[in-house]
Amino acid sequence: METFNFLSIRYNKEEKKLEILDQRKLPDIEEWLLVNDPSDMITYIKQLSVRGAPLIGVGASMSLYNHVLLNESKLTKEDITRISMELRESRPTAVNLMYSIDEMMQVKQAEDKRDLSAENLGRIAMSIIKNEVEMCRKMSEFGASLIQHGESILTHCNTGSVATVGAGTALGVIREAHKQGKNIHVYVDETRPLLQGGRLTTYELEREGIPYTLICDNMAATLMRSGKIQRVLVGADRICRNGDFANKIGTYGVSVLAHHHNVPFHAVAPMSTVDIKCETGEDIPIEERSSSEVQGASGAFGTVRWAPKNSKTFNPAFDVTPMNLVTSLILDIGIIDKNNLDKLK
Ligand SMILES: CSC[C@H]1O[C@H](OP(=O)(O)O)[C@H](O)[C@@H]1O
Repeated sequence: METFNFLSIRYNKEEKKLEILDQRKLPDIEEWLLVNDPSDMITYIKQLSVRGAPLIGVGASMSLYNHVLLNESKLTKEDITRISMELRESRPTAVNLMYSIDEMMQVKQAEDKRDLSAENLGRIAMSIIKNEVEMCRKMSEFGASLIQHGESILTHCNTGSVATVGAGTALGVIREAHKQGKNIHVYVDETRPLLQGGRLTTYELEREGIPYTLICDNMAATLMRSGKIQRVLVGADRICRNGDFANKIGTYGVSVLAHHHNVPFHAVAPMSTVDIKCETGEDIPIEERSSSEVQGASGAFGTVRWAPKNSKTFNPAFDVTPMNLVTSLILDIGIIDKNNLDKLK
């Protein structure tokens, strides 16, 4: 295990201290929360203090490792297995969580071959982190190679360093294109109901001076109709064998708009987001969240409600985009389109 300081998660090896940046409070308040044990991490994941498919996997893995490190003499294999399952079930859609916990628990090994010592769990957690950093770098480079000079790019939700332990997925591509001097402009969907775009993507772009315009989600259509958007880059939480994928609610609508206006539409994700057990998007479990998120809004300002307290709401956290509306998937293994989907297997 090593000490590390990423944008929204940090670990002090000497102090054995794991902390996360409370993403609910960004952009105005940068508040670090201590992860005392896996139950803290489960709370942080459920309330989206920790969010973003890759980061959820890393956070869960690190909380499992640090808990075993601090309590090794008191924990049985059954205890560790139970805790790992509680972490694995903390959110249902982003498959990076299940992938990371399965890696930590060495589920591909025979039961008696699994080494659940703190030393081995730390080694696995660090390899997950280093792999995620490297996958972000590769995705960013593959994606930036598609970006033409002067493009305006629409993003949805947040897919940057706040949501990963690297440059990000879709926002990593944008970072790399900006670094290469491609003079891009970003249109940022605020992304109701939790405003990951309006709060977090703007936070990241501001910090790096990447030009952007913040829009409400209902403004993307008219921008596309007027030819103001040349490309759409989104993230993914689970990609199926046939290329269908789940991402933040609203992504499917953006893909329909892009298809209608002949705008290239890409999902950017690491291979840890691919779930070959899912044949099509119909197989992806979609998380339903609370009414309060739709009845108003929350942030560093607290919580405000504008709808009647008893309003009936519909609040799926994700929707599914079919591969026939996708120009290509930008992965760390390369650009995947309808002609080479077999690479996902
Ligand atoms: C690189 S993050 C991928 C993905 O995760 C986000 O969901 P949430 O904010 O609920 O964790 C969003 O769907 C991003 O596109």
